[in-house]
Amino acid sequence: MRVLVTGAAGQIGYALVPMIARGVMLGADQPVILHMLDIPPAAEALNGVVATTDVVEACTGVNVAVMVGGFPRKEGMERKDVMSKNVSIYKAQASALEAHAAPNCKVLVVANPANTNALILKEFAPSIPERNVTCLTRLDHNRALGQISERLNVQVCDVKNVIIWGNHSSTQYPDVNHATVKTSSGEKPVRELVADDEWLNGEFITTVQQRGAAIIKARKLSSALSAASSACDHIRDWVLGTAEGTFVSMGVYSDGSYGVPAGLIYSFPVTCSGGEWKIVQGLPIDELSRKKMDATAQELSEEKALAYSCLE
Ligand SMILES: NC(=O)C1=CN([C@@H]2O[C@H](COP(=O)(O)OP(=O)(O)OC[C@H]3O[C@@H](n4cnc5c(N)ncnc54)[C@H](O)[C@@H]3O)[C@@H](O)[C@H]2O)C=CC1
Ligand SMILES: O=C([O-])CC(=O)C(=O)O
Repeated sequence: MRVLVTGAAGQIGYALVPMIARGVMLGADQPVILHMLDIPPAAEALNGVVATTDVVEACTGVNVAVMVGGFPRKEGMERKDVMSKNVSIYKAQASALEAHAAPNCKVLVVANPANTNALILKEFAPSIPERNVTCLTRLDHNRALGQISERLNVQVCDVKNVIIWGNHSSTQYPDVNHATVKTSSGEKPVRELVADDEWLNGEFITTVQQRGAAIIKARKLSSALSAASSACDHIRDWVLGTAEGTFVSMGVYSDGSYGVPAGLIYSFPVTCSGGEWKIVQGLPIDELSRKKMDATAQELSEEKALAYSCLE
């Protein structure tokens, strides 16, 4: 399989490329050909990892495109503050992917604002099926699993089915209402084991929402290794399938499920099989969740309008 990584000379790219090469993304038995794109000003770093600065060469024949290229936010910024720089890149690269990628190429947008960049890519590449354009919220999902595992002092692999709803931003809604933990006496609901709704409805949510900002504050750079690792998780589950009874969070094109306006790239709980994702249906939604799901949808509608105004 041919895998495109844009922004390959950057922080995330530097961590991501060797993970893909050693099979973390597509499995140990899957041969991969890496297409690594960056821009001419990254010339020095290019000597380290990057194969090309030609977008057409980079996109030609790729089966998987991991779009990391763009500008990261700095301390004190919201992710949408990098909007004007990044959406124009996604408009331009949409055309290159549409014209040159392999049919059925799977696209994962990582660069922020991730949902809105993905939406712009989708809208300017009309012949790429909408189900093939996704954005990364798996990092938030993994952060939520991590918070629960620390709180309960259990292994992170024993916690499952948290959900990130909505935008990869501080309005995202990390939801534990359907999450469980594997224990010696079977699977137990996270709410029952934590037994502290005040923490689950308060500090837990804000910690996950603000984790990206906390890392920037501490490191003066945004998360890179965890972002690369989550990008591998996202593509691996999409291509190779999710485990029975497990769902994961992916930013996908809304079909109106759960009352989320169609036409936004919104993070939903999904299962994957045969290379296709499917939104988990029928989960009961309580009043608090409804409000938080609507607030993050509202932000995405506003971002969409802002993105179009940046492209005028
Ligand atoms: N969705 C998520 O969970 C996360 C998203 N991010 C976002 O990922 C993006 C990349 O982050 P880092 O690797 O830390 O940034 P970075 O600045 O270290 O690397 C970005 C790379 O993209 C390159 N680039 C810029 N314009 C390009 C273009 N038109 N085509 C190809 N390459 C281009 C730059 O030269 C640079 O090498 C940022 O937007 C950041 O905010 C970061 C962490 C998590
Ligand atoms: O917060 C940022 O700007 C980088 C990012 O998306 C994350 O770490 O979740």
